[in-house]
Amino acid sequence: MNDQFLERMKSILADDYPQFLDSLERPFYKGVRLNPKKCEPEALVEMLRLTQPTPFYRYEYYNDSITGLNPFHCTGSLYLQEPSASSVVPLLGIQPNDLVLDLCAAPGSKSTQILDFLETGFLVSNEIHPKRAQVLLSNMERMGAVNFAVTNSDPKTIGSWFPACFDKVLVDAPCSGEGMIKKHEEVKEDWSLENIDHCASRQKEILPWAIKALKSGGELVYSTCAYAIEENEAIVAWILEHFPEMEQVEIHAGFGRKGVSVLGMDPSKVVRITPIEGGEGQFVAKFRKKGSDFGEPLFLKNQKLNKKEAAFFHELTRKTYPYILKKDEKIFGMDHPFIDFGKIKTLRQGVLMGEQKKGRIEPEHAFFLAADQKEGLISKVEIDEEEMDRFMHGEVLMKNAAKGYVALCFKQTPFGFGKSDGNRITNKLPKGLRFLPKSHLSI
Ligand SMILES: C[S@@+](CC[C@H](N)C(=O)[O-])C[C@H]1O[C@@H](n2cnc3c(N)ncnc32)[C@H](O)[C@@H]1O
Repeated sequence: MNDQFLERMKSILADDYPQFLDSLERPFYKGVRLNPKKCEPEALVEMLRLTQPTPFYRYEYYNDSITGLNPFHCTGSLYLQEPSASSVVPLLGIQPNDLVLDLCAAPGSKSTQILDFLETGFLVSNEIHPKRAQVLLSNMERMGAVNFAVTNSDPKTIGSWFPACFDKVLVDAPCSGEGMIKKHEEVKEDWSLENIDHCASRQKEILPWAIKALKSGGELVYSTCAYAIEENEAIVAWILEHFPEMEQVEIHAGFGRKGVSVLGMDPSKVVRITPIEGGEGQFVAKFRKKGSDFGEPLFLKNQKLNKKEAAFFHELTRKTYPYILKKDEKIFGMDHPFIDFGKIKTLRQGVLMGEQKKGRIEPEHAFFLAADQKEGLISKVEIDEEEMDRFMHGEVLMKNAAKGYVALCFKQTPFGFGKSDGNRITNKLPKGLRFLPKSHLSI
């Protein structure tokens, strides 16, 4: 471990430093966060034999054995993450009808958790890197997102297009990642003061646009997984100095430790988590915007399904989306009005329900992933773990089912669909989501 890094940790942690040193020898914390919109958390806790809740979020448990191949992962009933990552979103105080912006969102651990808090509200989940934005979209769809958009843009473009529009903004900033030093070898190797300064400068480039996008009375949470004061408390002081409309807000966390004293900010209003507190490194600060800066997004004109489309989807589910958008032969649905994103690159807005193909409609994977069993999916087939494994590997299932498109469910939760001819179900899982062949895994 870099000596300079250790020296700095000693000065941050003082008497607790020996405990931190010990923690560097212990394995990286791993956790699993349950999705209350896709499962009954208590039942799943029992089925997965989860015994150790984390202190950070009511639906999160320590676990180091569940992998992305787990059937409940495929149904979107859970998300695998480092436990302290789940501490940030609950501190945003999201209300069910809020308009929320997650400005640096990929791969989506926080965006997918924001969905737990939203009902009629809407989440704009933005990621600057195109490939990471695709991963973000895939995670959002797996977790059943409905009222959301995934954009692939930079903070300036987002902030300029949506001035004072959001009730809540999250900046989970790109950082030196010191908190992940046990997991990622490159964090250890690339550690330098220059990199920390570079990250702090980038954080100062991002934050003004997050503040611009926030409406008065709205709240902004700033988080990093760094320990460096330059990326944490010093950034808080910088915000307060340069943006007089922003004030620090008390954080009622019940975990972690207070911050380090830096002139111009209140260290009791930030939270630090270290491995001593049961998770890897995390820093959280919260702000409120004063003044009377209020904007509103522009909305797109609502469209309607035509008779044929309405009849097609009525065969699949009794749930209807009140807001419809049709674009490039694709049909999208939401429970929230569609927002006008102008020229912002938007990978997805709402649920991709289906696509017109040569005069017929083909339903889409995301439509079934977003469908809630309780909302009346009609043709569904319950399959077991072994069948699911075969399906996830792209196989056809030999199984009796009603003819036509069928939702495939594991423990009653849809995870995909196929087309049945009565005793054979063709596989409609998008190729990019299929598991690698088993032969490949064993190499
Ligand atoms: C800490 S990660 C976000 C993790 C994510 N919030 C989650 O919980 O899964 C920071 C993200 O910021 C993105 N990023 C990098 N440079 C950026 C910039 N200049 N502006 C905005 N985002 C940036 C990175 O690609 C990365 O996905």
